[in-house]
Amino acid sequence: MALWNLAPVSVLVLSVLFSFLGYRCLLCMIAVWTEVKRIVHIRRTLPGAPPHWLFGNILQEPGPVTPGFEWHRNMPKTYRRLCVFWIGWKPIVILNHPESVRNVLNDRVGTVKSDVYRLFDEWLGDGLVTTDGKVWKRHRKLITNSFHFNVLKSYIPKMNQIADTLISVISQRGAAGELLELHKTTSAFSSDVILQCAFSYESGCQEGVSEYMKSVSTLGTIFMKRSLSPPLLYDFIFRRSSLYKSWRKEIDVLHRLQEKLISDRREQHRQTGCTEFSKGMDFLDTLMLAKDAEGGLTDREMRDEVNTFLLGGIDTTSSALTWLLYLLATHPEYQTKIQEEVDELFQDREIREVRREDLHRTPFLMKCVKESQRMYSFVSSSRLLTEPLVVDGLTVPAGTDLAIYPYQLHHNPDVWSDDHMTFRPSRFDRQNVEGRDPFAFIPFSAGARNCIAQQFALQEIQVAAIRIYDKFGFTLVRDSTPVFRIVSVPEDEILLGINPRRET
Ligand code: HEM
Repeated sequence: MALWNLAPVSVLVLSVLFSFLGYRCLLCMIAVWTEVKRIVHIRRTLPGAPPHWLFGNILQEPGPVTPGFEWHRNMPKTYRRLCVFWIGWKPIVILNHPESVRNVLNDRVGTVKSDVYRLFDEWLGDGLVTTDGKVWKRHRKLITNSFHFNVLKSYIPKMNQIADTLISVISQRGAAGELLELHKTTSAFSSDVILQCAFSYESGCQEGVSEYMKSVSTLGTIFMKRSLSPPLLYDFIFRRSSLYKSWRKEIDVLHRLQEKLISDRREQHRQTGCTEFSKGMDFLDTLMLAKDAEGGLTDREMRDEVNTFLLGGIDTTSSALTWLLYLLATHPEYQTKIQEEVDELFQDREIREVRREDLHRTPFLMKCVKESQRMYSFVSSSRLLTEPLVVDGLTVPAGTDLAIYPYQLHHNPDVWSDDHMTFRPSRFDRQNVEGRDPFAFIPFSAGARNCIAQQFALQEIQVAAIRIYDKFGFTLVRDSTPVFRIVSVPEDEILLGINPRRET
């Protein structure tokens, strides 16, 4: 039928439809043009290894294995400030220098969290690590109190109690003439600490297998497999894969358990009329007590934060402890120095437990903790630029993904000199720290989105190390090299010989 034979209403509807489609089409063309311009600009102006036309640089990166560490370490040598890594046609700009990361972490340039964090959506929901904008700001404000000095102090008895079990596990192995499976031991310790401090859950991870931790560990493994397989990054493919069934099952197990814990605790607070913080409370209590003008966190929001706490708090601290103990076993002179520091701390004490004030009295241990974090910490940060970033005269356009690897910054020879692979705690002597760029050492990231639990983690590491070196020394029997699983872990188990120092 000819157009002029249509009723005027139909003509009107059709012309609105066509102008709408035309408008959408125009928007689409503008978006494509802007994207092409951005990609061409990056390809032409920013440094990086020449990419394959289809795969980009993916095939050049050795992956989450030991040579991958060398690849990351070498990057700042070739590209001093930044470089582009192409995943297919998608550019990721990696920032290699403290001066390059400063404006990003200080929020002087607009960023949001990049799409990578979306992979955690089903598990962590609106937890701190994954959210942005107003929701993040509100949650961060509400949760900050959970890491207040007084709250952290109240975790020390729990940490000492869990360290008692750690000491007895090591002692039993030593007495039986067995070697210490280093990473397995630190992982079980960190899991017990988090589950106790998060919601007073008696997990008994150090004494056997915990169902709870099995779920967290399965989810971690699936996450790694997914992040290393580009097709699985697409939800519609992942949801049809065999991995998805276990992913969903384990998430449901965790969520059900936590929902029950949260509703029981709400009931307990209601019955006891609990309205303020008191000694012995855990993370869940502090979340429930946190209030603002909108009330407080809902049960769902609390569940998301508890999950974030579990994900963020286990592998990170166990990795830090593992590499600390490993480096000290391979540097006996520093191990002895720490033992002397601990002996002095505990002299005249009948109960050899760590008190809050002790944490400031082991300065050499703290230097070793920092130096081991410098050498091995791997938790990276990813951001999406919402405005252009200028680094050393080079412009990274808005809409580009950025990656910040502390591991690269911590091995940048411009800052740490050519002996950056040497474990040298004196790098953290006062005179060496003064004048060093504050963004040169960022195991916990920096700025507004730094690790909210930094002091909690350091306290946990210190309590464990002080208690351990009071009773034991170690020697390396079987070595291993690092691989990355979100954090850096030994590829094969590191085995240590146990040398008891006094009765346990
Ligand atoms: C040695 C141990 C730890 C290291 C090296 C570490 C490192 C980091 C890093 C680098 C970030 C920033 C991530 C990003 O930009 O995406 C971060 C954020 C975070 N970490 Fe940790 N972390 C440690 C321990 C912990 C622990 C024990 C917890 C919980 C108990 C925790 C909870 C969090 C949370 C909730 C965030 C998100 C903060 C926000 O965005 O506001 N971390 N951590």
